[in-house]
Amino acid sequence: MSRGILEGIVEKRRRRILREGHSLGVQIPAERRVPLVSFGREPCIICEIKRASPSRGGINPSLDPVHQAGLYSDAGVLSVSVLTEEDHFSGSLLDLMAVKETFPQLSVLRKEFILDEEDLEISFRAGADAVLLIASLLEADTLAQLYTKTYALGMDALVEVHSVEDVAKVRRLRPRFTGINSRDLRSFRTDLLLPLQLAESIDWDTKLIFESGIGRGEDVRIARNAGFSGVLIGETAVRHPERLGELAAAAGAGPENSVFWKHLARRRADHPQRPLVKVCGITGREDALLADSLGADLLGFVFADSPRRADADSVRNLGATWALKVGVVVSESGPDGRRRLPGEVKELLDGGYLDAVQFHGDEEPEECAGLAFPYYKAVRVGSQKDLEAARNFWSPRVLMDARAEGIRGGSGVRISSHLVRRAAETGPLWIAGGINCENVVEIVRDFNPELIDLSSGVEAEAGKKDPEKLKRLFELLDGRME
Ligand SMILES: O=C(O)c1ccccc1NCC(=O)[C@H](O)[C@H](O)COP(=O)(O)O
Repeated sequence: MSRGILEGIVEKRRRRILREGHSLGVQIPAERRVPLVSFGREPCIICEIKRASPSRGGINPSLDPVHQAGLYSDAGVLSVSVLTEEDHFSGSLLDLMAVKETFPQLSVLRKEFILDEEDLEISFRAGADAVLLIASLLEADTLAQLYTKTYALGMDALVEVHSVEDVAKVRRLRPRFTGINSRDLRSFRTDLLLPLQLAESIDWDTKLIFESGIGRGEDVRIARNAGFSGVLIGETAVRHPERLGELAAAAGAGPENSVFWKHLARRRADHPQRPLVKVCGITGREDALLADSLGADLLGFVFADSPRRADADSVRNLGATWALKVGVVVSESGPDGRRRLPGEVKELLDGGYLDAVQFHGDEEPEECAGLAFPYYKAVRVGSQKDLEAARNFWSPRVLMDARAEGIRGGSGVRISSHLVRRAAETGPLWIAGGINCENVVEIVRDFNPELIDLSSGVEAEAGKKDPEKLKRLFELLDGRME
């Protein structure tokens, strides 16, 4: 791509501004109505919202910016970049406003070919918390003037460089945030090593942001190990939301305990008329996707001795689901007395393919306390003593499963009603054990559980769900069937 193309983008933008004004035909509030949130909080992963780009053409022409920002927010992302250029990126200031108004707690970067102070005023009033200033597009004095104005308005500036000439131009500003773009804006070629190399010539105290070309967790780790405080992820974030967990984990952004619990709390508020549903013992993709599409809130994958044992690859290849994914483990004690997660479960958790762990073995409260990943304990209940033991766990919820001799879980056995009633007295009830389409309505009516967990009760055979039973279950719960 020749030098003329970048200038062409800018030229088109200037003409649009002449025609439509700096607001680009969008109704911008006279006063900013959303809070200013500081940009680039660490660990910093900035995910982008863009429908198209000159180098890639259409990426996702029908992308809904608010839905996309919701996916980012759920993955623990704190900063979002919104493309507002229309002619080449199919963006709009409306996208930025919708995202910031729906998620005021996010820090929103306006990604645009900013040219003058009016652009900054509009960005601020529309709700941007930060703007991109591209060094190669601006004369040194203009860049300095815009940098000062950005901070005078209260926003942050991400000053982008791509060459040693750009670095020389911005050095006197000593920007707080310096973005090094691995993509050459004139040829649109990316070179992942260029930011690492250029970072060596940056001799002021700044937060370095690695921009463009990030595809997988490995790339994020390379950038972090090379001293970058953050990464800006564009096309990959839009095309592969299923990788967000992996990318965020590599940036050190997740999975945070609170993300799992926050998500569950949101699901509970989404359908207050029925309990949360965990469909457990899933071994195949078809069963997972059906349960997800029917409205399951949690999908359970058993990584323990069981006829329903899951395999790590199928969990890894499952892709994005609305339901959260839980690895069910019977953990073992290591030589230091600490509990060990099975290696494959640890990897799935670190990669963002699992959202939480269900401890289903003989774990003690002290062994689980303070773990760096989201978990809850399942307690096998056969007596009042078991109920008392359950109270000692610190996880926000404890799952009550039936105690069946010689079987860890998936027994099809129910907890006696008097114990369930006792358990329900002490707080929100998570209940498992022998729940099926024949008894679910009565269980929900009698005990008002917050979560029900089913495995063998919706199976055709051990490890294979029965689609009809699954469908019937959700019809019963939604009150569409007697
Ligand atoms: O389901 C299993 O085979 C299993 C094996 C080892 C540890 C835990 C297991 N399942 C845990 C669950 O969360 C089940 O959903 C729960 O025990 C209820 O099962 P079911 O009585 O079949 O509904």
